[in-house]
Amino acid sequence: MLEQLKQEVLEANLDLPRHGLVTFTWGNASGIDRETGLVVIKPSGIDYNAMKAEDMVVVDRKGAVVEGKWKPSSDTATHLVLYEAFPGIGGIVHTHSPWATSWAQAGRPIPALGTTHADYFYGEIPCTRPMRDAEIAGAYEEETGRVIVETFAGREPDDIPGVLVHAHAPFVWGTAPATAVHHAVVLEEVAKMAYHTFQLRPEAQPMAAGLLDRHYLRKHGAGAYYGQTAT
Ligand SMILES: O=C(CO)[C@@H](O)[C@H](O)COP(=O)(O)O
Repeated sequence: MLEQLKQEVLEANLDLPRHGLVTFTWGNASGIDRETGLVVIKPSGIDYNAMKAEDMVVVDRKGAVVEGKWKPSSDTATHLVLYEAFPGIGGIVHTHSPWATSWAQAGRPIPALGTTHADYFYGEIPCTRPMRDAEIAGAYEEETGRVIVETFAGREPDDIPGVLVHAHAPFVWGTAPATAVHHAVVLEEVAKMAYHTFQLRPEAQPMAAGLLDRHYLRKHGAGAYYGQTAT
């Protein structure tokens, strides 16, 4: 199980540069084994091109390394807070993808402007509030996780699988590492489309609730028009 998860997390990490979501060693991906609570995460600062499954780092829910020769990602504490708070997720990706990161740096949530957004995110993609001085000076990565969880009070993380961390970049999740990568790619596309939408029409409004429902619920609810596979 853990060896399979290491391979899945390796593939998710290698997909980050493949999809143009990170440059150099920026960003990271992780996955959790919900039976043991162990988390597999990217090693900190290691070149993606040189990464192998055996380079992945295994940590327990407190962040202690239980397996691996490298230090875990510097964002490990953020991943752990999210796994603890969001029981439905199995994988997390943190990127510095330029369009989504621009919205995060601007401190602006991305409204649901169209069906591409609605197929994956059931409403606005939120942006966290600015971190407080004490949070920045303290356990910054852990506090980042706490501020994300605070942002999701009254929101369902399974229906909005991502967040823009103010003055930082996105954290995106899913039921598995590969799903988290898929959502991160969609987030970057949606961020780019939203920017251009507001360029074309600064007064653009969020899509009608009925259309948002139709698209999100059709994909995630009964009668989903996705998920068919040619035989
Ligand atoms: O957000 C940041 C730095 O701003 C980090 O995500 C780095 O981009 C990657 O750090 P490691 O995962 O390699 O420790």
